[in-house]
Amino acid sequence: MIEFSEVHKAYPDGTVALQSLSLTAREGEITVLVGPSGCGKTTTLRTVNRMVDPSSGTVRLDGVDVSTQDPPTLRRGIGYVIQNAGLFPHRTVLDNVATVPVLLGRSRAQARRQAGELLERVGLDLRVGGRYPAQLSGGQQQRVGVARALAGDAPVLLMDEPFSAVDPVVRADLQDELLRLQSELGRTILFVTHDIDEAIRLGDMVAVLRVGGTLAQFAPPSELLAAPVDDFVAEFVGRDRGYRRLQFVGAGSLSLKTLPTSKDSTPIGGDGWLLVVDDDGRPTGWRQGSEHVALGTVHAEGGSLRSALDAALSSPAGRGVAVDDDGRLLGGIEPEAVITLLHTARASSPEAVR
Ligand SMILES: Nc1ncnc2c1ncn2[C@@H]1O[C@H](COP(=O)(O)OP(=O)(O)OP(=O)(O)O)[C@@H](O)[C@H]1O
Repeated sequence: MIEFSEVHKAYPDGTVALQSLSLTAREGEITVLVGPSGCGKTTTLRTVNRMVDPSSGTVRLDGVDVSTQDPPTLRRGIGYVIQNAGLFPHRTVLDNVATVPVLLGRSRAQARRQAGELLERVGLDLRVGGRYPAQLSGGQQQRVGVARALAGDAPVLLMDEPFSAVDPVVRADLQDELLRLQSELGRTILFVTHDIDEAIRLGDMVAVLRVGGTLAQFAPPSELLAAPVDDFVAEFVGRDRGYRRLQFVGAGSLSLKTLPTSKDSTPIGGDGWLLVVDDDGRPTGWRQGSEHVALGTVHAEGGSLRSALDAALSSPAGRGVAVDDDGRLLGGIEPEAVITLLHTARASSPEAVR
């Protein structure tokens, strides 16, 4: 757990980066700091590993005031990932990842073995271990950065815009990977980004800061979308928040319709659409007369209402396809059913679908 209590930071030139920040990043959760450029996100992060010391106020790590700790020792217990990965250019990938275990006293052989396991864990082929950072793509370098931060077995990870320098597709992969790793490892992560979508995707809790270093709102992503406290947060959270909010509403009780499939051979309804399914009952596409159309987005069981609505709206047949964990057809989703479920959910729990 990381607790910031009335943390104030004025740099020597008089710039006030943080006013009086108080918030707690809970253990085992991802807490995201987000806000416009210059609002003090990096400063906040760096007060944890004492790269910056507050002018006043306290930062506690698991109850211990970090100002009482020797910075090198403190930093060995904290993983740190920055934009462009910050890898040592003249060390191989494997040695980059093995750096902290060696500092912690492990033998070189043990450290390299652990580094190899971590490379696999972050989705990298072991063959990249012998290369130098410059011989990797941006996305691969970021993965190495994450592996290196995990290598110290540190319970706390500080991540400062770790995925900002890569293209959106790679970035989405890295975000997925981080969420997967976190579900296995349960570290306490403080994550800085200027991208609200990234904050909403990754954060268990999101702190929105405004320039001048004050906390505008500290809330779970769904609450941020549903109830921004003021115009600044509403604007920062951005457009389509009603629709984006649907990603936090479960689609469990959505009523599904029977879809005409290629097994029935007769389309039900007047538009002639048939869902083509294989012998195992997995949808593979749509057919209308002799025309074949790609399946498009499907809604997987357990997904959100946003995924259900997206499946319904993007289907060429006007009805979405819901599948189970094995990709087998469960039924069809009509857009109206999504709206009906939203009405029902709002009536029974207005807070949940505000
Ligand atoms: N060493 C320093 N000396 C003086 N001012 C500084 C120093 N480091 C940061 N600042 C200032 O403190 C404020 C907060 O900076 P910080 O880097 O924490 O913001 P940020 O939210 O991380 O910004 P960005 O999103 O642009 O990285 C800014 O006005 C910045 O110019």
